[in-house]
Amino acid sequence: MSSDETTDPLVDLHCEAHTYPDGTVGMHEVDFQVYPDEVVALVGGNGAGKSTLMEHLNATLVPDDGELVVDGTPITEGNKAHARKEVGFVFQDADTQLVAPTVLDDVLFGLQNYGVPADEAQERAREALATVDASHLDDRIPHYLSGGEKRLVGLAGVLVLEPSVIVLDEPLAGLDPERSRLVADRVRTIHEEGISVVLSTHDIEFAAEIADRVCVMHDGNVIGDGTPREVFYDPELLAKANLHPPSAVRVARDAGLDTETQPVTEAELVELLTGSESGRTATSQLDGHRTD
Ligand SMILES: Nc1ncnc2c1ncn2[C@@H]1O[C@H](COP(=O)(O)OP(=O)(O)OP(=O)(O)O)[C@@H](O)[C@H]1O
Repeated sequence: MSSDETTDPLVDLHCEAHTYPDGTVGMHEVDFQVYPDEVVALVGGNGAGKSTLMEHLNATLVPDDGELVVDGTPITEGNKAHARKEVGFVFQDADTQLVAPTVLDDVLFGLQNYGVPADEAQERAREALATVDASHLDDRIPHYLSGGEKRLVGLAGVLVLEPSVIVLDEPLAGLDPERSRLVADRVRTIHEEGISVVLSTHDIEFAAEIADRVCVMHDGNVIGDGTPREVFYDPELLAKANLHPPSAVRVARDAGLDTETQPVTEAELVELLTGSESGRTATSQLDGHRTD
């Protein structure tokens, strides 16, 4: 992660407010940056403003008053295409994204728009489908795919355009465990390839595992922003947003583990309990707790 103050953000959003046509304020007083090489998880209850914020990152929505800067370029009505190219958006409802007669055509669509030669476009589209384990869907009609399949194809359609940032709205919603693992693994490889990721999720365990940085939203506002450790070991912040900490945090706290390590994932908890001298101390503390 490189979200230090000295690195220029890839995306810099300042939004005084966003008001929907019916007068609902979707978010207000939000300053949000995406830095190179980071995975940011947005968490918060229903209606907290996560989708509203994410849809501002590629200028799908624009602030009533504020500014979006992408890769140093202020985005205006005339250059939204720059935001769309640099920031790829995978919608939760993939039907809004899939428009072509077949899956392969859909993934090709963006490349053709950017004038990529046909042969190269075919190769890149097939490669993108393969990376999300969706090659077998290439001649299917997008509309008739299952929800999870649509999500994977939507992800391929964004990946193929090689954006600097990928935004995923609830990437695991509706996926079976195997597909969830596939998407989670793909998010990790996207990150390893140097693309930053912003995702929203109600799955706190997933946020703890995947994110370098967690932003907590409540009532249209970002009320907390830090490493998973900083956020998930802040009970007041979580209570304010009606969120529960990951199970590793609950176990560590309930077991009274006297540790600086502060595990946030199951793997970290297991490592703490089994892997080191302090882990062995912690294990005996946990055993003591269990027999109490
Ligand atoms: N198109 C719209 N028109 C009017 N109000 C909207 C619209 N979209 C969202 N809102 C409102 O804006 C607020 C923020 O909604 P948003 O969808 O951003 O929340 P969210 O955190 O993504 O929620 P969820 O977790 O339920 O998907 C809510 O009060 C919601 O009702």
